[in-house]
Amino acid sequence: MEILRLENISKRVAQEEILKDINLTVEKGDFVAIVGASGSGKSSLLYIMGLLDAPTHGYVYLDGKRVDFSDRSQIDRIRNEKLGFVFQFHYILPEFTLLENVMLPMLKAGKNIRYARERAMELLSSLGLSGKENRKSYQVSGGELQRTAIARALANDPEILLADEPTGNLDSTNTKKVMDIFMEINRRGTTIVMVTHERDLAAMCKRVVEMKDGRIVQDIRLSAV
Ligand SMILES: Nc1ncnc2c1ncn2[C@@H]1O[C@H](COP(=O)(O)OP(=O)(O)OP(=O)(O)O)[C@@H](O)[C@H]1O
Repeated sequence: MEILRLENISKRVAQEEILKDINLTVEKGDFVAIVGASGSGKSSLLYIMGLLDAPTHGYVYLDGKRVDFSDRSQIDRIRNEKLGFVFQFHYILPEFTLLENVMLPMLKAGKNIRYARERAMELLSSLGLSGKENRKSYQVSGGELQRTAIARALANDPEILLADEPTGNLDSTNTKKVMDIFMEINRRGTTIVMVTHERDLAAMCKRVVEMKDGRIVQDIRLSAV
């Protein structure tokens, strides 16, 4: 079943067409890797999928409904309710504890503080961070921070998790941990789209979409949704 669809998407930045007539349908439950050379448009495409940027032409459909990029409040609502993001750099706020960082998106979505605290504790525990909830970012490792960022991305139980080089800053042990977590999240039903330049990580996904010069040049399914 379709969850996200890009129709004739192009993106022009400063006279340059960085995405060219992209058509892509992501199925519910899929785990898609977006690969390609540096500058091929992977991040730009992910940002449009995550409604962080608007296309110059074309349409994005989420759950079959066309997204109206001119409606900021609709965009914010969809992003907060349906989408979760993990970036190469964790963006964990240094003035808050790990627990508070994970609680924030829930409070923003109007959840009460008690619920938010309990769910944040559970998420952090499921990602192996029990006992570190009250630490701040400078008191934990890079791998722990990235797992905190994953907990935060999952806080509002997103339908789709979008990740841009989520292991780009991690050593091989932490990269494996993050991939194991992603595969488990995907097994439980969350759709994942992940930009990576590492072929061995792409090979662990269900589908590999390759970009070149702003176009999709290959789309290979490795295993069923
Ligand atoms: N805001 C912008 N202004 C000008 N050019 C941009 C902007 N954003 C992206 N580009 C250009 O668009 C192209 C695609 O960039 P993008 O970041 O999507 O590539 P990428 O495949 O994710 O690369 P990398 O693997 O290096 O992160 C590049 O040539 C980049 O320089």
